[in-house]
Formats: sequence, structure tokens, C-alpha cells
Amino acid sequence: MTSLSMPDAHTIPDIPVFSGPVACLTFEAVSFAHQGKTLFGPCSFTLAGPGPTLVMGPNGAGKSLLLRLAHGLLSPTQGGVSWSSARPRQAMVFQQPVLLRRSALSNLTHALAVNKTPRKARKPLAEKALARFGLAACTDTSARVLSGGEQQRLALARAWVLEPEVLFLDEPTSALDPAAIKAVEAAVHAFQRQGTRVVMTTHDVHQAKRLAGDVLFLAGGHVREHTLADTFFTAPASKAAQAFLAGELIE
Ligand SMILES: Nc1ncnc2c1ncn2[C@@H]1O[C@H](COP(=O)(O)OP(=O)(O)OP(=O)(O)O)[C@@H](O)[C@H]1O
Repeated sequence: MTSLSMPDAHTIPDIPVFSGPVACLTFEAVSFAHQGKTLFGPCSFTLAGPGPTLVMGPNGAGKSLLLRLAHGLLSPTQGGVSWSSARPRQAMVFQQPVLLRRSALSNLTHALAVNKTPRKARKPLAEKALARFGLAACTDTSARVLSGGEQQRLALARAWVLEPEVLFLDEPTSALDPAAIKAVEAAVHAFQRQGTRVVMTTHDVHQAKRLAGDVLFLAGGHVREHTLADTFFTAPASKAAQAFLAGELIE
């Protein structure tokens, strides 16, 4: 499958810069335990800035748990997750995209049908999203035979048509080559630009530097610091983050 290029979000003229409020997320003393063992928290923080928020930390730090708790896939054992407005529209994209055994177009029209979008509007919206994500040539191709990078773009296009107010991305680029990573990062910028709150995990410090507005740094199931990206990368406050950024092996 040929690799298709995606227009850089910064050069797409029809995405207006969003200036309204972005959905604000609060964790209030949230903890999550499984079989009597606390795996996450207790943690309290608020995501109120423009983001994107990059969630970083070593393996097993609790990054995916944080995303799943925020998205409502897991319920806190204690504490509460709340939003500034009534529960906002949310989407989540995983490291391995979960796609239907259908054409690329049908993956999007199905999502729109579930979303109760009027039937007539579904195909035009889906085609527009496929074009935006550089997948127009794959419209009728089965999602299962697309390359890894194309599948990830399809997952992002599916999120895009649902116009989420919040988008969670769990290591969306860890299995992709540089061109595909660039396309995903352009998509992150595009979501950000249209006012979506983006919360994303990554192991890639360089990627976090390219994307982050703020950083949530986790270690051992706890949020060790939450700071603006510039501060985090130049003067991390916690010893754990200092060691992590220095490339030391921490748990
Ligand atoms: N459903 C579960 N049942 C039991 N333990 C779990 C479950 N989900 C996560 N864990 C444990 O919780 C801890 C945090 O997991 P999590 O997947 O959030 O880490 P992570 O920071 O995303 O790690 P990685 O960078 O390796 O993806 C790990 O020790 C993991 O084994």
C-alpha cells in the first residue's frame, strides 16, 4: 500500500483557530485498585489550560490507567472525575486502532450512524474526513488491509467526524514510521486548533517537546508533577522527572 501524505494542519485554511473555552477535566483524589492493590493514585489535578497535555512516565507508571479513568472506561475506586460542563463528547485512539472489518468509508459512516447523525449527511462527512486525513484513495479499501499508519489515520478520521470536545490518544505513534508519526502529529495540531482538549501518552521525549502545552508526569501510579511544557523540559521539579529526562532507568 502506498503511503499517502496528509496536509499539514497548519496549512489547512478551513480549520479556524478556536478561541472558545476548552472542556476542563478534574481528578479529585482519584485512585484505582484491582484485587486489593492500588495501581493508581490517589491523584488530584485539573487540566484547564489549552494543552495538548502530554502524559509521560516510565512503563507501568499508570499513564493508560489515567486515560481510561478520564475517558470513563474504568471507574475510580475512590475519588471523582469531573468535567467543567455536562459530560463532553469524547473519543479515544489506541496504539493498535480498533477498526471494523469493513471499508474505510464504512468505518466512518458506521460511527456517524451510532452517533445518530442523519443518514444523508453521513457519506459526505465521511468522505470529507477521509480526504482530510489523506485517505481518499482508500475509501473502499477494507480497513484491515491498510498499513499501520493508514489505520491510525483512519482511527483519527473516525474521531474527527464525531467532533469530539475531548480526544484521548494512548501511544498513538509507538508502532509507526517517521512519515506516519508526522501525519498523526499534524492531526493532533488540527484537533487542538478546532478546540478539542487533547490528552496523549507518549514515551518519546522529542515528540512531547513538539506537541505539549503541558505535561503530566507519572511514576509509580502517582502524578509527580504537572507543569507547562517549557518548565517541565527545562527545569523539572521532581527527582523522578529529572532522572527520566536524563535517560536514567526509573520505575
Ligand atoms: N486491568 C488491570 N489489571 C491488573 N493490573 C493492571 C490492569 N491495568 C493496568 N494494570 C497495572 O497497572 C500498572 C499501570 O499500568 P498502565 O498500563 O497504566 O501503565 P503505563 O504507564 O501506561 O505503562 P506503559 O508505558 O508500559 O504502557 C501496571 O503495573 C499494570 O500492570
